[in-house]
This record gives sequence, structure tokens and C-alpha cells, in this order.
Amino acid sequence: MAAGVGMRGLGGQSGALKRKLQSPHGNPPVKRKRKLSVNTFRKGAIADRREEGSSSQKSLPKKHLTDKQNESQKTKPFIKTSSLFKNNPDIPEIHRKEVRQLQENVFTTDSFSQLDLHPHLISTINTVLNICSMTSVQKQTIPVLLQGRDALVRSQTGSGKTLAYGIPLVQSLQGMESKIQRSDGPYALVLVPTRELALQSFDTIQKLLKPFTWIVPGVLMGGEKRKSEKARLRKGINILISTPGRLVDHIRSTECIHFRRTQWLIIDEADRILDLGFEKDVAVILNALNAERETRQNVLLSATLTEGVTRLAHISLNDPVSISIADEIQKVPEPASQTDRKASSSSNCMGQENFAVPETLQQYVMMVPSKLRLVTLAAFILQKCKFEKHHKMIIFFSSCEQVEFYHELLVKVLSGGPESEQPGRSPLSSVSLHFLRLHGDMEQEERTEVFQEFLKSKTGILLCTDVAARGLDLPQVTWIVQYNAPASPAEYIHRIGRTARIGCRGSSLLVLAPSEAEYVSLLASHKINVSELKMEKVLASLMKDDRFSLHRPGRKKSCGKNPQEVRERATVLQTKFENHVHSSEGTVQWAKKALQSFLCAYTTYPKDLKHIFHIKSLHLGHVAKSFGLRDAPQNLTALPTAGSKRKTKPRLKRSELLKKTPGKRRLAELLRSEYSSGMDTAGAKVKKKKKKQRKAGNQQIPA
Ligand SMILES: Nc1ncnc2c1ncn2[C@@H]1O[C@H](COP(=O)(O)OP(=O)(O)OP(=O)(O)O)[C@@H](O)[C@H]1O
Repeated sequence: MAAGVGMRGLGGQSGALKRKLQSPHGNPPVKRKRKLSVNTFRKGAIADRREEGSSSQKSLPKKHLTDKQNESQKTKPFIKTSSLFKNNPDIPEIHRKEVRQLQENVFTTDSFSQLDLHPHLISTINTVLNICSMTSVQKQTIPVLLQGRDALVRSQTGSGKTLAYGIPLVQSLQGMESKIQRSDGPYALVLVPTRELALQSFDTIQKLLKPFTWIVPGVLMGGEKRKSEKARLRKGINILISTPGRLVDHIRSTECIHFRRTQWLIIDEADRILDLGFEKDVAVILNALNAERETRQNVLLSATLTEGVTRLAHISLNDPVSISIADEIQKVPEPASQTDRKASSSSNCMGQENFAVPETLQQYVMMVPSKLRLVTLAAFILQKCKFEKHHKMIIFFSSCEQVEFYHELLVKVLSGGPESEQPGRSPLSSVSLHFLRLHGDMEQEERTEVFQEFLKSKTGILLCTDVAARGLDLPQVTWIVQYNAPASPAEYIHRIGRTARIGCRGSSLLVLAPSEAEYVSLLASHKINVSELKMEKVLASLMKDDRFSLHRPGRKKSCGKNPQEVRERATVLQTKFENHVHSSEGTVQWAKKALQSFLCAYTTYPKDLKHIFHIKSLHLGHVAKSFGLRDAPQNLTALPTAGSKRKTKPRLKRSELLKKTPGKRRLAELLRSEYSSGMDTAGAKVKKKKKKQRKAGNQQIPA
């Protein structure tokens, strides 16, 4: 049952909201600075409350209560509620079959010395990487690649796929008959979807190459000046690690780049790279490789290498060996219930894929009405990172704008600040939370700094987009929160895969609105099991933080987790968020922009998920609350223009919003920015020029 159900029909709310409040110093009421309004359970007994800590805070005057009410109050707890807990949709029961998840055995007892590897390579693995025995994927993949075969490799997140290709690559290059020269240029090309993953893979390869100093690795990833990348290419890079976009920039504009000796093509996160976003770039790269050399060893890897990708892989693979550590991709029979049928219908025609999830990963889902999303997220952060401590958390959002906005909001409202140092506050209040943010619209320098900082830190909260969903190996991450649901079960798998890596423990939390409950069945149809975490339980953690207490000093503090007091505290916290957002016109506009980006992202869920994520099921006013906005914005599409005609309309219709929001195009831009090459304007000009030349030259794209 939804929190607040049973409180329906409570009157007097609008009156309370309209009431103007005197400031504690008798100043005139400040317009829009609405203070917390709490309604009593009993009609007629309405009291406005100021935010906690105010000296003018008034408890409900007893004289306002009738004798009868006083009598009933002696026997019942004094229940108050606020608009935050009113008119929320019921939280549905989760009906789904318990499914058996695919499991993989990550480890083997076999040591690397069983393989025919150079002794220096084995000692580097043991002493530099501190690794003794192979993982299952390494045991199966390394011998296949050492034989010179092409391979398609699928194994769960965090199971050691980087070394599964890195070790045979280094073994083969160090043993080449004529010793590799730096000036030879690339012998191997490793493609990865993001800059951070490029840096990480480079780091691993560099470690493996320690005893073989004549082989030079290098990374091209955008963000860096193209001039210096060009200079490095001119000097020579033998193992080239790159994002597709940046490599295409160089293919088009850097004369010295060539692939005459490129014998290896490795595509990590292949399903991501071979999907639509990168299709053109991959075509350009394959053309460039094929033009200079006929044969090559090709490897595709991912935790979610699906049948669709296998078909695409035929473009680049030659008689590949298919390595899948979990059971074979299974065709799941049509589920019996209607709910399941709906969720899986389109997946079945593509081939239903089940993915392995690390055994040490505990997955949760929490149903939260839109209005309560922000306070519940905040309560969850406080519970894990402040009260339990020692947690390192990643929170996924669906747009760069939301990451920026929530980062600022959470830092300002939760991170302590002078307020938490006030005497009389609980010591817990002064434990500061460390928030970081990562998304594709950030400057590369800052992106790298943040990535390195989060990589090294033992605790902290990283707010990010899917730019951090793939491949990143960030040690000690204990919690993954998906504040916005991912667009596919494959992306769900990659996001949660940032924790519970290589045998470590970890947990994940997916936040869904009640209207999105069917997503749980969709996950189950892919053999993904999630347990429910109750919102009320998470909100109850606010009882540990006195900053959100309504009680005046001296008044007897209630012990335990009185649900009404939890609601009061949630309301105080929500008010803090709203006060921050409404503290200036700039922050209001920022919140609106973030809200709009959320709505844009919402319109781009794939067709087969539209019955779960449809913008029509969203209540704009409720969603606005989770952005700290007091009302549903009425001029979303005209941002930041003021005074649009629609301002006079009582409310923006959703159909209008859908029509006028440049949803898909805008989101496509947002997503592109996540994976963009970071090319500068000068580069863009070169790109245009080259495009013209290419058209004239009638370049071939592989079928
Ligand atoms: N044989 C091994 N024994 C112990 N640790 C290992 C072994 N091989 C790799 N690792 C470590 O496991 C972690 C995860 O490896 P890696 O990043 O290659 O996983 P992955 O399978 O590529 O994950 P994802 O699918 O998320 O990209 C790394 O920290 C790596 O150093």
C-alpha cells in the first residue's frame, strides 16, 4: 500500500498552502517562500509549521482542539500529514515468478603457467597485477586466441575479459619474428565505447608490457589536443586503444595514421559499439583496416553479447569461436501471465537473451511515487553513506542535465554545511558526504580527474549517466542506484556490473514509479531476480538525522520510527530541497531544464517498453516535486523564455508536451555527447571537408 493511503480525503490543504506566514522577526511575508505546511489528521485542526530549528516554530495550539479531539489524541498518536504524502498512486504488489538466474563460475584453480606464455609475462601477471589463477573466461579464451582464431566472448561483468584478450595479444606481439619497432605503427587496434574505458584498458595493457619495453601502447580518446595525439601517432603506437569517434577523426584528418601491419582488431563492449550509435564510425574504421591489409585476427567481447550482435559481428569476424561462460543463450517460452507476455513479446522476436549476474550481487527494486523520489533517494544516500558509512555508491541518471542539477542540489542540502555544525546537532549531521559527477558534457580534464578520484577513494557518491555504465572497473563500489530505469535489460546488467566484481560483494537498487512496476516482470523474463525494498524503510533512516526534525529543543523526542514523524521529517527535507531550488530564478530555471531533460529521455524508451514507460503515465506536478519545484512548470518548451502564451493556461497538457518537446532529437544529441569524440571546432571543419571529399571519392561501406 502506498504511504499516505488512508490519509485521503483530508481537507484544508489548499487553505494551508495559501496562508501567508509572518517571518519570525515580524517582517512582511516573503512571496513564494512557502514554509512547511503540515495538516492535522482532524479536519479543522490545521497548523502551519515553520521549518525546523526556527525559534518561532509553533506546536499545534491545544486550544484549537475540541475536548473530544483531545480525548482521542490521548489514545491515538498525533498524526499529521503533508501534501507530500497525499494523492500518491498506490504502490502495486509485485507479482512475478521467482526465476533462477544464470550463474557463472568466475574462478578456476588453474595458473597462468599452464599456458604457453613467455616467463616474463607470467611473472608480470603474478607480481605486477598480483594475479595467480585464471578466471573461467581467461582459461577458455586465451588458448583460442593464441591459436590465431577469431572469437566472440561473452562472460559476466567483472570476470576478467580485459586480460582474456590482453594476455594473448602481448604474448603474440612480443614473440614476433622480426622485433617490433615503434615506428612500425599499430599492430593491434582496441576499440572501446568511452574515454574512461580507453584509459583503463590502456593502463592494463601498459602493465602487461612492462618486460617488453619495445612495444609501445597508446590511447586516442578525444578531449586531448589533436595536435599532441597526431605527434604521438607520428612517433608510433603499436597497440592503439581508442574510442571509435576519435579514431575516425584521425583517419580523416591525420595523414601519418596507417594500418599496414594491423593484425588484431579487438572490440570491447562490442554490442554497444556495433549498435546504431557507432555504426557509421565502425564502418569507416573497418574500411580503413580492410583497405590496407586483408587478414586480421578479430575479437568481440561483452557481458551482453546478444544474437543481434552476433549477426552484426559477421561483418568483422572470420569463422569465429563462440565462448560463452554461462549456459547457452536460451530461448525462453512465452510466459503464461499476461503481464509477462506483454513485457517479453518483442524480445522474443529478436531472440530472448538471458544474462549472467554475479552471484555476489544482491539486487533490489523500490517502488516510489514520483513526488517522493527525491526525498527517498536522499534518505537512501544518508542511510548508506552517512549512517552505515564505508559505502561507495554510483547513481545513474538518464541525462547530463539531471546529473548536474542533482549534484548541486544534493551537495547543497545534504552535504552538511554550516548548519550541521550548529551546537546541539547530532554528531552524525556533521559527517560530510562526498559527491562527484561524471557525464559526457564535462570537459575531458575534469572527467579524467573525477574518474581518477573516484577510482582511488574508498567512499563517495558518483552521480553519472551511462557514460560510466560500461566496462569501468572501480574498486570497492558497494551500491549501484538506478534512479532512472535503463532502456534495456542489457544496460541494466552493465550498470549493476560496476559492483560485485571478481568475487566481491555488492548491491544494486532500481527505483521505479508505481506505473513502471511491470519492468520487474520484464527483468524476470530475462532471468533477472530483484527483491523489493520498501520505501518506508528507507525513509525511516531520516529519524537518525536531527537536521530534519520538527521538534523544538526541549520537547520530548519520540523514540523509534513513528511513521508520522518519518513523514514530517521527509517533508522537512523536501522543503529544504524546494527552498534551495526556489532561492533564485536561476536555480528554478536549472530545475526546469533538468526536468525537461528527464521528460525528453522518457520519450525515448524503445517501442517495446512504451507500455511501461509512457509519458502519459507521468503526473507532471508530481514529477516536478522530485526536482524541488513547487508546481508543474507551464512553459517547459519555451525555456528560458518568459511570458509565453501558455503561461496563462492552467496546466501544460501532456499531449502538448509530447508534441512540442523536441524529445527524440534532443535525447539523441544528449546520448551522442556521451560517446562523442570530443572533437574541437577546427576538427569539425576538417570533418566537413573530408566528408565532401569522401562523397566525391565514393567510399565503400561494408554491407
Ligand atoms: N585471474 C584473475 N584473478 C583475479 N582478479 C582478476 C583476474 N583477472 C582479472 N582480474 C581483475 O578483475 C577485475 C575485473 O576485470 P575486467 O575489468 O577485465 O572485467 P570485465 O569482464 O571486462 O568486466 P566488464 O564486463 O564490466 O567490462 C579487474 O580489477 C582485474 O584486475
